Amino acid sequence: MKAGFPAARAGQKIGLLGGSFDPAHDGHVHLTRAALRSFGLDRVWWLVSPGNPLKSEGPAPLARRLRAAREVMQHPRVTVTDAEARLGTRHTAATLEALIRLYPGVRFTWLMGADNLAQIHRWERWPSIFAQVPVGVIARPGDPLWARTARAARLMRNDRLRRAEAQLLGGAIPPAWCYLRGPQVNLSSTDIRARGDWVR
Ligand SMILES: Nc1ncnc2c1ncn2[C@@H]1O[C@H](COP(=O)(O)OP(=O)(O)OP(=O)(O)O)[C@@H](O)[C@H]1O
Ligand SMILES: O=C(O)c1ccc[n+]([C@@H]2O[C@H](COP(=O)([O-])O)[C@@H](O)[C@H]2O)c1
Repeated sequence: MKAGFPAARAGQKIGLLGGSFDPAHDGHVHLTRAALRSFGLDRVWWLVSPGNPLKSEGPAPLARRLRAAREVMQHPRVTVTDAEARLGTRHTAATLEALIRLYPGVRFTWLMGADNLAQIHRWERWPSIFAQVPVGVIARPGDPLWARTARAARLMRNDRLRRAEAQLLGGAIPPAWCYLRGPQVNLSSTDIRARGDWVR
């Protein structure tokens, strides 16, 4: 494996949680634990983003966000990585292409909160994301209709796994996605910054 990239074996099922993590919080931890429990994954990698291409304001320096994320997320099956900065990609479709090339035989699943399902149709080449990997979505406080009204959810409705099939997601052939409701954690980086607990 290239220096600086996490190790993985062919056949492993790895969930990818991309995010600004500006800063990381227990909502991210909650999503990660729920995904490990529910989607048939061996591991989760947190992809700490160099910067969300849709956010106009830049985040805190990457090294600081990585450090804070590693403090918040301590779990033997989770790795926090700056792989996206190393790959030189910012758009998820391109990141997935690069990771799939770099890790032949590894089964990646894209993970996100329900707020991002509602927006993903604005991401660059978003259908390519669903074509490349399964997608696991975890509920988040906010609009309870996110999953039903999201444009991507409507367009991809035939590829949605039912709750009872969630454990199959990590090994599914794309396109396949699954939305899990359940206990939710009402935390966001925006709120933490607004309280002054994290200054960029
Ligand atoms: N409380 C939460 N519950 C479920 N998913 C979450 C939660 N917080 C963040 N996520 C998900 O984690 C991923 C990374 O989120 P991000 O780092 O942008 O955190 P955020 O709290 O949404 O930040 P911001 O408020 O700055 O937009 C996204 O897919 C987001 O939907
Ligand atoms: O590919 C895109 O166009 C795109 C647009 C917006 C967000 N993303 C990715 O979505 C993930 C969540 O972003 P954020 O800022 O909400 O944490 C992160 O990995 C971003 O790179 C990707």
